[in-house]
Amino acid sequence: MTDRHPEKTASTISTLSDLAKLANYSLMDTLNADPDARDDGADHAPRQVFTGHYVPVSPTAIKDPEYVAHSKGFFSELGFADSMAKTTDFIRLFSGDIAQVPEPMRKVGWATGYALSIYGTEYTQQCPFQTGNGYGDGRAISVLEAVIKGQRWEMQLKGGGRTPYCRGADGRAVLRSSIREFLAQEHMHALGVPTSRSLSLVASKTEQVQRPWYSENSRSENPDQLILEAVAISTRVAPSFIRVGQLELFARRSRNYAHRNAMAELEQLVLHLIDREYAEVIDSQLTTPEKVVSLAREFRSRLMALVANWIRVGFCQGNFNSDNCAAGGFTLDYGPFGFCDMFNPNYQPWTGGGHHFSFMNQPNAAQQNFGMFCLALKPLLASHQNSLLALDEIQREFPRLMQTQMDNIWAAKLGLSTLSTPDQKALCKVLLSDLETLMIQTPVDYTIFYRELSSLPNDIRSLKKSFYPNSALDADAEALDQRWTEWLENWKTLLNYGINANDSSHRSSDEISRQMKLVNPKYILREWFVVPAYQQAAAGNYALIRELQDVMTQPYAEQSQDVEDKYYRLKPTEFFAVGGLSHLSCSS
Ligand SMILES: Nc1ncnc2c1ncn2[C@@H]1O[C@H](COP(=O)(O)OP(=O)(O)OP(=O)(O)O)[C@@H](O)[C@H]1O
Ligand SMILES: [Mg+2]
Repeated sequence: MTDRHPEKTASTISTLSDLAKLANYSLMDTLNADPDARDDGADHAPRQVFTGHYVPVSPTAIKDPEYVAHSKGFFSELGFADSMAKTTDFIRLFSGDIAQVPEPMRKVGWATGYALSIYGTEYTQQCPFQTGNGYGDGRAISVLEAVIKGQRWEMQLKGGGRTPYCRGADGRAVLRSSIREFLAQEHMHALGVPTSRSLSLVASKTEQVQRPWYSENSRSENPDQLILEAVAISTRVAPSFIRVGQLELFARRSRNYAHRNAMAELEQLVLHLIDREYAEVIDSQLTTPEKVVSLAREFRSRLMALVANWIRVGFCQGNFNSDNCAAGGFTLDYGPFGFCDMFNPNYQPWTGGGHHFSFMNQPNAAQQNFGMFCLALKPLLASHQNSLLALDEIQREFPRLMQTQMDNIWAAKLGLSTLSTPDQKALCKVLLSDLETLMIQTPVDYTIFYRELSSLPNDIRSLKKSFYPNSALDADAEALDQRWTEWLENWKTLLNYGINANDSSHRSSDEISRQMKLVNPKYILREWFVVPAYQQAAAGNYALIRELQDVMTQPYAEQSQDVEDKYYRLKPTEFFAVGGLSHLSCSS
């Protein structure tokens, strides 16, 4: 008999005590604490951490916390009662006060160290001690690991106060950047892109910090003033927060014989990563070298799928360093990110990010991070020649497999996934290359173009909704229209091959359109939608945050006419090149 009221029978977590009962601290219980750490968790001054996988540290609560938002969808997935989000206990914990949490929750959190590589080059200069020992979670503090509905989740406060890795900074995040990250994580999940998730967002009514930022309508590349902004804590959740940079830290120590335990700590961390992120796909009976090789293969698949999906939805991470690359293969750190409005392969919202982390170069950036990941695994295979060779082969194959992933993503975006013969695939490549040229020359809005195409238009009229005004081309407007019309005809021809390709998978036009609309979102979190939301929030009005939560958690749905009028739009001309709207310098 089917249960007509599953929500009533599923056990609901309604109080912090219910949640506390699910606490299960695998990282603290199986990895090593820094032996130099303070016993009371009040470890807030920058210092070097030489050994151990984590530093026990308590968050510093923000003053006069006020509930801003929580993720209803994620609450429901976790079986959390919606009402819990506004309870005093919940807000207290997720605004950084863990002194009164119910047992068996612990009254201390943890921060982890990690190394940094930028596009395949190792750095230690960013560490205040120039050694790498003072770099890691400077303002992110995990407060809980819990097994919920059979899945392990780690909950981490971003902006939770200073840790030994704070490098002299304040350990805080401002409301503006916290709103961006809070909205973006749930949007990405709804887009079907693996990501850390948003649990809650709490702001301080009285505590502020100073940040460089842009004056209104500033066209300057970098912020032109210092402003005071309210601090906030957003809580993000993931199976783990282990980063590629974290493995690198232990591998570098092992390579440099930094201490007696370095190799053992690397191995412990890698096995812990497998438990946390890959237990379902890597057989626990394998030997360690076999596990390491499988790990590389599995991470490679996830990473390739991740960046292919980023490009599918128009997302640019902006700062895809190894320390912002989650070893579980999901999106992490929504600081300098942006969704591209006008298509530009070199789109880069972060002024410090450079071409190497720009939109269409993300597969190469991923390859560089994957190279650092493999390098970090190598010390564990030093006396296993065959495993080393297998690892090299896995690394060598990255560019070819990544290209295949990208070909598949483009084919899906164009509704051409069923093309099978080499000739048809070659035609698809030509079509794509012509499209890219046209998209740049016109120029077009990336999201609106693919969404309009998904309705299989008969002529280019509806596609023109995605065209940005371009006075330079006015004289050639007719010629450009003609090229678009030819392109559309060529595309239709290929689409018909696809339709007729295989009788057993015969797809009607409606079916193709439906599938394309599940690949090409209608709504994306454009920066100029978020700006008024955080501006209003700074004045205590959170209504726009809720509206964006609603709209952006159903990005493939048509939604109402009102929503369409407001959110399915070209970026207004006056917003181009404006600091904070079109580009950001720092995100914190
Ligand atoms: N206000 C701050 N106080 C202390 N540390 C900070 C602060 N801002 C950034 N950091 C630290 O500087 C490093 C680089 O910053 P980045 O912008 O990548 O981090 P983030 O956005 O805080 O990080 P995450 O990767 O945890 O989402 C990180 O180790 C981060 O913890
Ligand atoms: Mg970061």
